[in-house]
Amino acid sequence: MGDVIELEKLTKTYGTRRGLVELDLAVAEGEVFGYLGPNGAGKSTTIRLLLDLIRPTSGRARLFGRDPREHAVELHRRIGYLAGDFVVDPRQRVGECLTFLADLRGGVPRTRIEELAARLDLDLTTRIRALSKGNRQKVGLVQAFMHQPDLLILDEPTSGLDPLVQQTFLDLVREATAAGQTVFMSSHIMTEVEAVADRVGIIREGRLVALDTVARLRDRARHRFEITFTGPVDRAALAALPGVSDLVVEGGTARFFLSTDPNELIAVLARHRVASLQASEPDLGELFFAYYRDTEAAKEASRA
Ligand SMILES: Nc1ncnc2c1ncn2[C@@H]1O[C@H](COP(=O)(O)OP(=O)(O)OP(=O)(O)O)[C@@H](O)[C@H]1O
Repeated sequence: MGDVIELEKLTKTYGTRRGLVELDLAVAEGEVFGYLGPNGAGKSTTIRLLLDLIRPTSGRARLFGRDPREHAVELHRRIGYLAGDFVVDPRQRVGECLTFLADLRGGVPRTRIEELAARLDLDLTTRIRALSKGNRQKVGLVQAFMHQPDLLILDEPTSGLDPLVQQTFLDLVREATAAGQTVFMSSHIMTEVEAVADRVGIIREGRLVALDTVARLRDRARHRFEITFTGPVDRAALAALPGVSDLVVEGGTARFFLSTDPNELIAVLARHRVASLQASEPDLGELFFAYYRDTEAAKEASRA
């Protein structure tokens, strides 16, 4: 299988402001690629460059081996795109709007639109202007998925959706990949990306700072624990555990990070009575931190 997206030193500056700096990236056919980064990192800039909505300052992008500028019409037929700021005519009814967009793409069976709308709990008879932000986002999702494009490019697809609808969205992504479609989705929420993505790229200040499988990135991250004991905290035993850092004990509660598997922690806990235990998944900030810590440590080691 070839690469559907190939980016080489793709760079965009807005006047003197950096948008994207020398991005090298390849996304394979059938892959779900999660593109993560905080606000202003350069996610939308990358996506707009892919679609030829803006032009690169230097470097190049290829979609299906083709230049997005020269082959825009042909490429756009093969792409389902959800913009971060999806806007449609507010006077139209949802059904009219979707049929109009479907016709632009050479037609989509009415049953496909109805099925997607039903799954997302979207009323086709409502006028766009009367929709909440979340329901507008659903219109954006239906129009991106409805023609079963080879490549889905989704900019913050779950923004404004409630958790139930987010799950439906993830199902749609899984079905798309089962059908051989490729998905490139941006997000600033790690959990939704890790649920479906094969690989994740993390972008910060216009630069790709991490690129790996979800499993390997998560292994690098530290998990945060908060454990309340019914008796006194065995601080020494916790501090001696491999992978424990930033241990803070307050009353009967211990808070710390763990960067290894929890087996030895569980062995310590088994010797005490635990009133409550919370283990949180590493958030994006944690992941950045873990990544930088490792790369800095690797650089130090290679210097030594
Ligand atoms: N049209 C523009 N003119 C000037 N600067 C811009 C323009 N568009 C984006 N930028 C700048 O480029 C940088 C990257 O912005 P971009 O919108 O790509 O980030 P993002 O990762 O999509 O963030 P968000 O999650 O907030 O949408 C930011 O510093 C932003 O201010």
